Amino acid sequence: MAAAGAVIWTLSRPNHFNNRFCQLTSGSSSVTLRRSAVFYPNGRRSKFSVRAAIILDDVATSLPSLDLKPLELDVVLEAELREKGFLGLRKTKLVCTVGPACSSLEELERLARAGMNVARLNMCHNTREWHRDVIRNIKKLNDDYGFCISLMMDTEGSQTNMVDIGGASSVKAEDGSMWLFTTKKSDSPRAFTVQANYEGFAEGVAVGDELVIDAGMATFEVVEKVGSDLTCRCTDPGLLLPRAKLTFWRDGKPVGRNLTLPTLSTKDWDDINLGISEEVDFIAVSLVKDASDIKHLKQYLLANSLKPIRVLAKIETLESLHNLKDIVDASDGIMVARGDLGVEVPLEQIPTVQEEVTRICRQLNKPVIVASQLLESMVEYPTPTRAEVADVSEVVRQYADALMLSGESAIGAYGEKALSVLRVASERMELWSREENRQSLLSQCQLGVSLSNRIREQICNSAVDMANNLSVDAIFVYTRTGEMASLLSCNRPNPPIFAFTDKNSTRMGLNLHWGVMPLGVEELSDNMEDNISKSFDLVKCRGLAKSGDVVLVVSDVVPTVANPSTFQAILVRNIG
Ligand SMILES: Nc1ncnc2c1ncn2[C@@H]1O[C@H](COP(=O)(O)OP(=O)(O)OP(=O)(O)O)[C@@H](O)[C@H]1O
Ligand SMILES: CC(=O)C(=O)O
Ligand SMILES: [K+]
Ligand SMILES: [Mg+2]
Repeated sequence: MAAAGAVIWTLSRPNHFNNRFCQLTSGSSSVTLRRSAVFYPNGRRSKFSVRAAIILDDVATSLPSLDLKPLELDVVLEAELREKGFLGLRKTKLVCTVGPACSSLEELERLARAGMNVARLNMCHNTREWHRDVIRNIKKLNDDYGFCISLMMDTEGSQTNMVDIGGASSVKAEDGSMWLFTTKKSDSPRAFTVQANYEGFAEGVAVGDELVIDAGMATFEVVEKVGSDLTCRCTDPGLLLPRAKLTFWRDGKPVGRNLTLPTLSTKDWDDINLGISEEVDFIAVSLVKDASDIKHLKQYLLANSLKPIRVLAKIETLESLHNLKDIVDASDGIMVARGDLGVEVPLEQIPTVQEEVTRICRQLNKPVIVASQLLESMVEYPTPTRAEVADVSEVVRQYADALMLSGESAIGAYGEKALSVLRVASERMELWSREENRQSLLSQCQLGVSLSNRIREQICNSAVDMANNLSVDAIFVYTRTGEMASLLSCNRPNPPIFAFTDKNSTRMGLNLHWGVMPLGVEELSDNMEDNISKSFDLVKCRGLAKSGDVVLVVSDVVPTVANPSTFQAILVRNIG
């Protein structure tokens, strides 16, 4: 029993409900609450935490309508909102690679609380069962605690790398030393021998070519070729690490190879089937060459997955740079995978490629993740270098949608700390950008071709101008596909975008978009006023808005004969 104000509400869980539901009753009134989606005071939801929340938040007296359906809002976001207010919310999204250092339920929970928005599974490592367990752990955390962590599967792809260096974890290659690179397996460790993963790794390679390990960790010259065995002399000493990448160069250019390898291997398709059955939210395709790679997978998913899964293209090959616009156009988002990119293009070109890809993605309204070595030193050390913080801040200044941790979270000892560095650095740079009014320099989206698409785009462009000029506290948008929310995000507005949706796949997909705070509601109405009053009631009764907060509301609900009261519009309302 919980008392709040003059009204007494009784909490119960009727027998005919499963344990995800409970009921509040007062006299003849009753309201049903879905436990996984409703109130929490401090972490884990339970019958008792629901009761505590009712007392603490004085929710019962303010429950405005008894048919109110629950609101699914990330608990971490909710806590941040209470602490910092609408304008204090971080806009740049954070992706963490899950590896042995963070795969347990407890470790994943710590990352969730530290602000992880998306968990990445790199299928280059571990077994399918291992990945399946991680996926289920994350879904369990979402269910039990109310986090909103999306899942991204990252394919292995076909690439030439080392699989064995005589059983060691790393080996030093000395200047002038002679090494054998072979595909032949050996049962016993062999000195000065490196096993490559791919039968055709030496195809097209000639004596005199340069063999570069991991973008310059060490360099060799090919001195003899017998079948697919290469004898090489070390010309630039360095470290050989497990799974290091092998590339061959001639006259300062990469030797045209790998072309016979499919972007998605048989193993990748098996992994993708796991992603479908375990219902991941994104599949990131490694080593994409052209748009057909993406179109093929999208068709496959359309035919084989009940749930919409978004496809991201990883930009990390030379060829993908030649087909950049088509690839961005075909995909649902992009990752600038600077690790492999640095193997294929000279390192000094990476900053301009990153800037260009980020710009094109915003122009074409696709979310973009900047990945790899953002805080590399934190794999080993508890603080980042100044240069790393400057790099992270530059990505945020470029208005990328998301930042990604790789080894820092997967194998590092300071994953949670690294995540907090990303968080703090993002917030700082976002604040500076707002104060400098930098978003006014961005060009607006002009993608629409049909009249209805152009109208939606114009509504979003104008809405963001208005929201910034009027200094509203938040933008509310009601969206089934997420399209309107992404069009708003594309303009990088000052206030956060609260995207109310009744589609879970839309909610999880919007998680990657800059400044979008996705909220799940039971059902969106075709009637705009209904959506407005319900969403205002929901945020008020959760204590998330204070009176005087001003919200700009955007709708793309098109009026129909059946529903003449619906409209396309921008409204500004006082929430209190
Ligand atoms: N699931 C995992 N199990 C073991 N190690 C992992 C796992 N995920 C990542 N790692 C380790 O983290 C480090 C960096 O992460 P990752 O493998 O994702 O590199 P990457 O270059 O970003 O990925 P990609 O292979 O897609 O180019 C690697 O050294 C790898 O050993
Ligand atoms: C992330 C990734 O695949 C890379 O940087 O190569
Ligand atoms: K990968
Ligand atoms: Mg890569």
